[in-house]
Amino acid sequence: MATVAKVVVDVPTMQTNQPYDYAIPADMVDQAVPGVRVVVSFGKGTREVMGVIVATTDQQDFDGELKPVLRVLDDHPILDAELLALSRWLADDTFAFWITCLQAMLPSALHADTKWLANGAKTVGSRGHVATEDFIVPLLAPDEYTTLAEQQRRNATRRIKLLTALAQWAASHDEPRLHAVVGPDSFDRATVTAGAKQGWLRIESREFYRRPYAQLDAQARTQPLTPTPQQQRALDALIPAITAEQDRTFLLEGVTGSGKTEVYLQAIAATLARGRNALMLIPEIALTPQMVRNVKGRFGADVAVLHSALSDGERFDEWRRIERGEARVVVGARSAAFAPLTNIGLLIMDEEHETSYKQDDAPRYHARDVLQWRGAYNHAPVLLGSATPSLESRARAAKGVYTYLLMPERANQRPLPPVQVVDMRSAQLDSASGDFSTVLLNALRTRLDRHEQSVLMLNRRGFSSFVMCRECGYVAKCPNCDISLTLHLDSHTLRCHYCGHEEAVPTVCPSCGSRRIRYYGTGTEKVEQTLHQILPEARVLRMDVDTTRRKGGHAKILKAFGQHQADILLGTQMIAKGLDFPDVTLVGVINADTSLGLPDFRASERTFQLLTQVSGRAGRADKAGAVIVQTYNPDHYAIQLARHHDYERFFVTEMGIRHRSGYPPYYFTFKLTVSHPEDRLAAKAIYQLAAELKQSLSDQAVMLGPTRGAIARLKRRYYYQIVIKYKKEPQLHETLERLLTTTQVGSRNVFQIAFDREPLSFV
Ligand SMILES: Nc1ncnc2c1ncn2[C@@H]1O[C@H](COP(=O)(O)OP(=O)(O)OP(=O)(O)O)[C@@H](O)[C@H]1O
Ligand SMILES: [Zn+2]
Ligand SMILES: [Zn+2]
Repeated sequence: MATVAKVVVDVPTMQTNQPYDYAIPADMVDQAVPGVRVVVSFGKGTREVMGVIVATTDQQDFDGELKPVLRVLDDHPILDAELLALSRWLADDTFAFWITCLQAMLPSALHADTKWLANGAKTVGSRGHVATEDFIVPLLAPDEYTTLAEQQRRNATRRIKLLTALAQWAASHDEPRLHAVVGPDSFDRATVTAGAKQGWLRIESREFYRRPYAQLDAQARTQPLTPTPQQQRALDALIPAITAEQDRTFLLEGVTGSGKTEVYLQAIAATLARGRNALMLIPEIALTPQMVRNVKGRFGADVAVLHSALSDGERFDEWRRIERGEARVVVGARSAAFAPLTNIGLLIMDEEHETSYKQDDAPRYHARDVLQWRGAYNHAPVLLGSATPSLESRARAAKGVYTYLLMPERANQRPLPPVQVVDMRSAQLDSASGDFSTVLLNALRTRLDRHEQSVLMLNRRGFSSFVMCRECGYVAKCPNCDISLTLHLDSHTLRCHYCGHEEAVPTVCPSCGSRRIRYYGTGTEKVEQTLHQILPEARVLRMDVDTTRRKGGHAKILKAFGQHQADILLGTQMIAKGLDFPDVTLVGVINADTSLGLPDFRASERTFQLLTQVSGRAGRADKAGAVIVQTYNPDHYAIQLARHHDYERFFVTEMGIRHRSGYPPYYFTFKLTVSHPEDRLAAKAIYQLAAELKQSLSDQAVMLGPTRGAIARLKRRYYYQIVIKYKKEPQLHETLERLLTTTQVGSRNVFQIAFDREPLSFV
């Protein structure tokens, strides 16, 4: 019998990052099992903390008397064996605290609430967050109610009315919601309470789920489409792997509009038919409305949805539906990778190149890695889909590590829309603001005349943080790193975030001598105003962080656009992906360049992806589409190849550049960040780390920095970073782990140290 619980406590420090032994009191043996949350006292004194039991044993590691588990918070494990094992792996892989990983897997409703710990409340548990509702349960037979009604005094009209209703409910086995029947023109609460006292009925409180997509579940199911030949080929490769329960990874590269969604849906159907469940990740909430409708449309209430736009209560309820085995398909954003789904037979990641799959805070995981871990655990294939795969994934497919599936044509057999590149250096501009070329404006006018819709994208990636020459398109780059320099307005300098190189902001273009050098950028709001001036008859919907902050904001805007309540959808890159509106015949990109200026070796990749994705929104149905891209860098290969929808050539070109400059996927990267409220101490710490690292790294590894963080001072802390590029460093993991525990930096709490394996952001 298990007498000892190994508990990971909610005290996220390096010293406490291991399970502690606690005695299981005899009356708790049934509840104190792996995967439940408990309250234990920790350290000196009577401090109570939450913890998670990760294992139980009948032998204790610690000799001496163990403190007991004080309370068990869950009546059954909320993390099963798979998720407990995953948390252990995740902590190791990302260098995060184990408790942080466990927390990341649970909906916030189940996180430790410091308030109840402080107030010393007796119990807390999942029940506290469950929504309940009162129901009326008739307790007698229909004719008994009729008799009772006849026995009432004539003027007891309310009682007679209630008894008559009870007779009906009892006859039809109805147990109505109290809320639905109590009201000004039916019963008052007092009468119902009196009826309960008389033994006529019982008021029963029952759990119910807050269902964010209940109305979608009620809709008629869609039928599978007859696959196109290229979809059939993809399915012919996938379905045998699903059936044979192989943990392989597939890369589905399908041009925009090729019908990847239908492949996902039919692969999910095959998984369900095998009696297994499916997990599907989609990027951020911007995409969810259409994709959720698609998946719900096919599988109805079997689908649970998890993403950050749900309220805590809704997310918790969807999570419980999954945990109880009531949902067989999970669709969600990044953190849904940890959904408590069991018996997984297929894992899908749509738009696999998206950076939002990587978490910026601890645990700094990439959801792709989590899916692959779970695929191996469950013996299930992983399907990565994109029109513009990440270079890492495409390179793995080229090597045969992933199985490569290609869908080069649109499902409707139509060509991809022609892309016209407008050179803004010489273009005729239509308005004083300089945002619109005549070409783009005329195209918008034509669509208005024809009552067709347009999508306008304002690229805000890297917004106004770099310097560009308006005459020749020159962007200031670091002489050492070939990375765009970032503008720091506070110091009026340009800085390289990789190596620390710093120079003054030029007043004259070093390339052409022009004085028209400035930081480039316009906000969506300003463009909207310009549009109102130059196209007053156009109805414009704006979609950006401001207009979508409120819950359901995305869905509302997209719905309105889908119903033709607007002619132009103007937005940031959140409109670039996934939207499928048949009447959009024009896509305009106001400024293609801002993302080229990102201080990141992936700037070209990001620009290519963005332009290809947004171009893909045009001409998806019967009407032919067109794309107009305004740029100051018309000859840049990312823009030229996006213009030709040529992902494959982009891949080869970009791989050549990465090879020459020693970046992923040829090299691995690792970022270390140190921060401290005192600049001097943060700097000292990073140099100390750098020195220790240098000793244990091989000659092949390259260390960039130490350098100041992009935001050198954030929340009163100073940041410094090191980036390591390496091919093979078998000792690295161990070295880093040692650094975490032994260096002064690791042992002092005022220092914060963050490790990021394969960072997607270098700033
Ligand atoms: N087999 C099919 N028969 C008829 N129409 C199809 C078929 N497959 C897909 N379609 C239609 O083609 C259009 C594009 O499909 P879908 O949105 O899945 O493309 P996608 O590959 O996800 O593109 P994107 O990368 O742009 O999101 C949709 O309107 C879809 O209904
Ligand atoms: Zn210039
Ligand atoms: Zn540099």
